[in-house]
Order: sequence, then structure tokens, then C-alpha cells
Amino acid sequence: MTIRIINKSKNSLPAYETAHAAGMDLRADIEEQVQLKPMERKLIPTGLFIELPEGFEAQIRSRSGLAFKHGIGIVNSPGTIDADYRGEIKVLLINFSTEVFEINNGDRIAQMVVARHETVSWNEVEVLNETTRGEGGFGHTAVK
Ligand SMILES: O=c1ccn([C@H]2C[C@H](O)[C@@H](COP(=O)(O)OP(=O)(O)OP(=O)(O)O)O2)c(=O)[nH]1
Ligand SMILES: [Mg+2]
Repeated sequence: MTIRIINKSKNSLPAYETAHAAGMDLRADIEEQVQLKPMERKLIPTGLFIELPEGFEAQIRSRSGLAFKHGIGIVNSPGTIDADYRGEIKVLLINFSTEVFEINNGDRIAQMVVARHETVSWNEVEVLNETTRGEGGFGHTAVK
């Protein structure tokens, strides 16, 4: 499928790095270097605006390399881009490391996965069907 996109940045369009990659890397669109101090969070612009078809969303996910090497995560992970959003895609990065992390224009700061989603309506009832799990959760199945 193709998706309409406006690129106001000077970076190339997000692209799949390998043939069967799920995510396209997003690049920072910034005038000056951004520094993230330990535990600091900042909203990083991408200069990208997209028009997702109805029934699709885009997820903004962290890159494992940045997470592993530099402790960089996404606060609202995964970020959700709604199909009716026409604003700029932004990435809410956080620095979980003990060192300052520098972001320069064009750096690949996150990845975006486009996915289908359902739009549901509720069937409000008094009782839900029974299952083996029942109400157990949050470690319920852990070995004792
Ligand atoms: O990482 C993100 C998350 C969201 N958005 C944009 C697209 C999304 O469609 C919109 C709203 O996001 P969300 O619903 O997560 O935020 P909210 O706090 O519920 O804001 P709103 O009241 O505008 O829905 O913000 C981004 O650019 N990056
Ligand atoms: Mg919302």
C-alpha cells in the first residue's frame, strides 16, 4: 500500500532498512543539536506529516540499539499515530542512562510500524464467559 506523506525535513523519507523489516526508521528534524540529560525527556520533531488510511495506525517504537547502547527509550512507548492526525509526527525520547545523549539532525531516533487496527463497538453485559484463567493475572501462572 502507499501512504500520502509530506516531508518538511531535509532528511530522506523513512525507509525499510532491510527487505522484511517491520519498521521504518524516523530521523530527527532539528536545527541544532539536542542534548538529553540523564532521565530527561524531550519531544523530537521529524518534519513528517502522514495521511493514514482509515483502519490503520502508526506505532512509534524505540530502536533496540539506542536502548541497549545508550539507554534511550520512548516515554509513551509505543506512541500512537491516529489515522485522522494531520500534525507533525514527533517522538518523545527519554534518556535512561547516566550520561548525556546527543541528538543531531538526521539521526535515526525511533522506528515507525504501520499496522491495521479494529474499531469496535461495545456489547455491554452483566457476566463474561468462564475461562480456566478466570480473574488470575499479574504472575498468577508463575511456578510456586
Ligand atoms: O508519539 C507520538 C504520539 C502521538 N503523536 C500524535 C499523533 C496522535 O494521533 C496524536 C495524539 O496522540 P495520543 O492520542 O497518544 O495523545 P493524547 O494525549 O491522547 O492527545 P489527544 O487528546 O490529542 O488524542 O499525537 C505523535 O506525534 N507522536
Ligand atoms: Mg488521544
